[in-house]
Amino acid sequence: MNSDDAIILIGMPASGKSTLGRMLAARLRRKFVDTDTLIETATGEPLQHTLDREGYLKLRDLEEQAILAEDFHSAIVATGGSAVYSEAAMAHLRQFGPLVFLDVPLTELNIRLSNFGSRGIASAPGSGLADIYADRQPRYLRTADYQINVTERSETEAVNAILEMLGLTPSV
Ligand SMILES: Nc1ncnc2c1ncn2[C@@H]1O[C@H](COP(=O)(O)OP(=O)(O)O)[C@@H](O)[C@H]1O
Ligand SMILES: O=C(O)C1=C[C@@H](OP(=O)(O)O)[C@@H](O)[C@H](O)C1
Ligand SMILES: [Mg+2]
Repeated sequence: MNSDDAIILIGMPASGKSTLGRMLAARLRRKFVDTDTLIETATGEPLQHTLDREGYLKLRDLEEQAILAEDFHSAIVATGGSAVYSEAAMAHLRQFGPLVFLDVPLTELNIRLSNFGSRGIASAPGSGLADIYADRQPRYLRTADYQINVTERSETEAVNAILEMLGLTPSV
């Protein structure tokens, strides 16, 4: 990858896209963009409100529109977990840099998402975390340019591992 390429994180909710994305941006002294924030700026309300009132398909539409409208040049980007449902959004993001899939096993996601029932996830009502994981895992895998499992590591070690995988020096 080129030195000013964007880095785009994709993966399940609670896989660490926002946490590690923010840390990566600080380490690389790059702009950090969370596409969830882009949606909230566009709608003027928390994602959860939009989800409750308009439903998960509307949220996915808004997510696609927010991503397509943005220039991600040289940014570190945390996407929302459902962004992978838009091929157009994924193609748009890829113009700016590689898509990196944070691959976290379902057992760990179950622990991190202990608030799963009350947390807004853009999926059909009634679907459980295992259903969502089964539907999305193949999508993340076929969409990603890079895939990494950093579950066993601390957040700092995870950032180092991502930088190393991308050929960027961890000591930056
Ligand atoms: N190795 C790790 N990498 C990333 N996040 C981790 C790790 N271990 C624990 N966590 C925790 O998991 C959560 C990930 O949440 P978040 O960054 O919001 O994920 P996402 O944006 O993918 O939904 C955070 O609370 C973070 O502190
Ligand atoms: O996976 C999902 O369906 C969603 C994940 C959330 O973002 P994170 O992946 O950052 O948690 C947010 O976009 C929205 O609540 C829907
Ligand atoms: Mg996030």
